[in-house]
Amino acid sequence: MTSCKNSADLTEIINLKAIQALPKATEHFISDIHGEFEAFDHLKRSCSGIISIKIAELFSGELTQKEQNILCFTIYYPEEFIENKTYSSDQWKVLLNRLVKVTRHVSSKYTRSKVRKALPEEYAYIMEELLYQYDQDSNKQAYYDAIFQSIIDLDLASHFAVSLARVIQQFVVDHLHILGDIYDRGSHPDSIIDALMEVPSMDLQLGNHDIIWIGAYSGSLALLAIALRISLRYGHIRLLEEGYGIDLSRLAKFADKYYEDNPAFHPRGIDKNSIRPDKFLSITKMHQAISIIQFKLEGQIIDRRPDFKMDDRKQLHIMNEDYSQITIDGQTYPIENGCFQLVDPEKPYELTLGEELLILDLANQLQHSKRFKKHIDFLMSLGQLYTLNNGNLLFHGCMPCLPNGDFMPVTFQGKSYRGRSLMDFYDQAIHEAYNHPEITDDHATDLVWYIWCGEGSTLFGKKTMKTFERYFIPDKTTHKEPQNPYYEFRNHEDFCVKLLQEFGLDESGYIVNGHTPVKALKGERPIKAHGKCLVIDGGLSRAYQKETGLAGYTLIDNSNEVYLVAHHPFTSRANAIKNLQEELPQQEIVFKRATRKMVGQTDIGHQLSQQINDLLEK
Ligand SMILES: O=P(O)(O)OC[C@H]1O[C@](O)(COP(=O)(O)O)[C@@H](O)[C@@H]1O
Ligand SMILES: [Mn+2]
Repeated sequence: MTSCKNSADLTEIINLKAIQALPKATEHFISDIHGEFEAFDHLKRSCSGIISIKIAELFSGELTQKEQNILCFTIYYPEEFIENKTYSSDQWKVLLNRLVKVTRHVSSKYTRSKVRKALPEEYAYIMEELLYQYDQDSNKQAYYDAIFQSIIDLDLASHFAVSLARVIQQFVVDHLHILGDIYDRGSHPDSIIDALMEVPSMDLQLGNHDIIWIGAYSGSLALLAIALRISLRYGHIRLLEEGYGIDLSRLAKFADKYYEDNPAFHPRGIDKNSIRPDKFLSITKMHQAISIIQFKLEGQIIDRRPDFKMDDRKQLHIMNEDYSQITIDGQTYPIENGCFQLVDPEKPYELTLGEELLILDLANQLQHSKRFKKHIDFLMSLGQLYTLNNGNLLFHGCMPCLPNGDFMPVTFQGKSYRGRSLMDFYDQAIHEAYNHPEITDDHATDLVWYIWCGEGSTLFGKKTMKTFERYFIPDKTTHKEPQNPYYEFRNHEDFCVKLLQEFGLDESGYIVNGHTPVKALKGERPIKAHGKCLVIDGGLSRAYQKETGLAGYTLIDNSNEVYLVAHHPFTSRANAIKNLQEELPQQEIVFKRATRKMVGQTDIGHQLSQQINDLLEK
């Protein structure tokens, strides 16, 4: 069959087969970033500790721990440690030698062509010499020194060193998986998205908090109100004002006119002394105004969408006359911190004219924010509700189940969906809503809201969301949001295999979820069902670290093993750099492979096989 191939095809076939025989590249999984840009950025730059492991492998015995830490940080933060430094020629030589040594080590898994493409073109020849003409016995040290000397003499040392640091970061992890919830609770989701836009190879599972912002862009006024409410709840108006250029002054003025101070609406996690008292009060008032708008708009959706079956999520019409009590399931509870002055008992779910103008103006502003659109376009171009990758199933939240473990059927407009078809159906609705941002109340746009908080959502995973109760009813028994039975079933191997099979995968794969903070303090384990299900939300979100006792898990899948890394709380980039904070992350092995996994056994390897077959059949 191959007899009459031309030489270009033959070379390509040899090349593709050679790639298949390389070890599989390393994958890095991060979830629930929740606006914590600096903590996320550190995980990304340090590759969850892999760089420090590689440095220890290469330099133990040769460098002290402190020197190793400095080298690590030089690679993580070349902007601080390399750029604009006035090192002596000898110091540059030492640094360049070390960086080349690390680059050689971490690039050995890749083809020359891939390494060449990752570096600025002008260094291609030099890199070939430094990486591939390397001589273990250092007979060539003088030759390398001469190369380094020329780089230094040409004033290129800093640029070359920064390029090496970046290439090391890029090669240590070949592919990044983000498991969702970039937005909310932390202050800088916009910077996270900017950073993700630069990642050469990644996939993204959307989280319920990302859906809020996608829906807000796509015309859902209720989701817009929710996005604003959560921003105000955590006091992060920077994102809206500076990040997306939204003018909140009309909202502030409106809120000032109708609302008072109210402890239930004080921004969370903000030190009162770190913010001007008038700003604090203004946020508290806007927070109330927008929450009431949210409850009204949600009531409207529930009324026009009986198939969502969410009547019990309307509370504005079941309070008593002076809004001091509410009766739920026959039980009456007192209301505290009520702020229902704009709720008309005759038509409780109708916006006042002022509220309507306000929310329409905010929608218009947000939809016309160029940077916001760019971010949502990015999320929509890459984001999915699930990804199948190398035999594994990745999704943020939940596969809704019935108490008997069957996938829960959910019916919309007379059609029922469950399992994979439910996720595909939601995916379509999200795209439809996004393609028509000018439509605010069609079924698809309302579905995006349902995906945020409905019982049958694959992102929410709870029976109901108790936002109203959590603001206004002191009795905490009303705050419970029971989890879907999925969270019990995913502890069992047979269930996980059934779920993998639903997506056409077999029992050799594993499931990765984010979404539910693993409460390590209470003894909860991130590895479930004997390694068939891995939950990596350990709480990058500061607000949740009290509960988890950690600052998040990440997952690494390399050619030899799969392991989780538990991270300690990250204070700030400046602090980490100042203290060269480099605690070796705690690793927990999920499994070790009996034999090293090669590219040929991965999805990319299968695509290469297809290309080889095509060439052979040409
Ligand atoms: O603690 P907060 O920020 O008020 O958020 C609580 C709300 O967030 C949710 O937990 C959903 O967000 P998560 O995806 O982060 O769990 C709701 O179920 C709950 O009502
Ligand atoms: Mn979530």
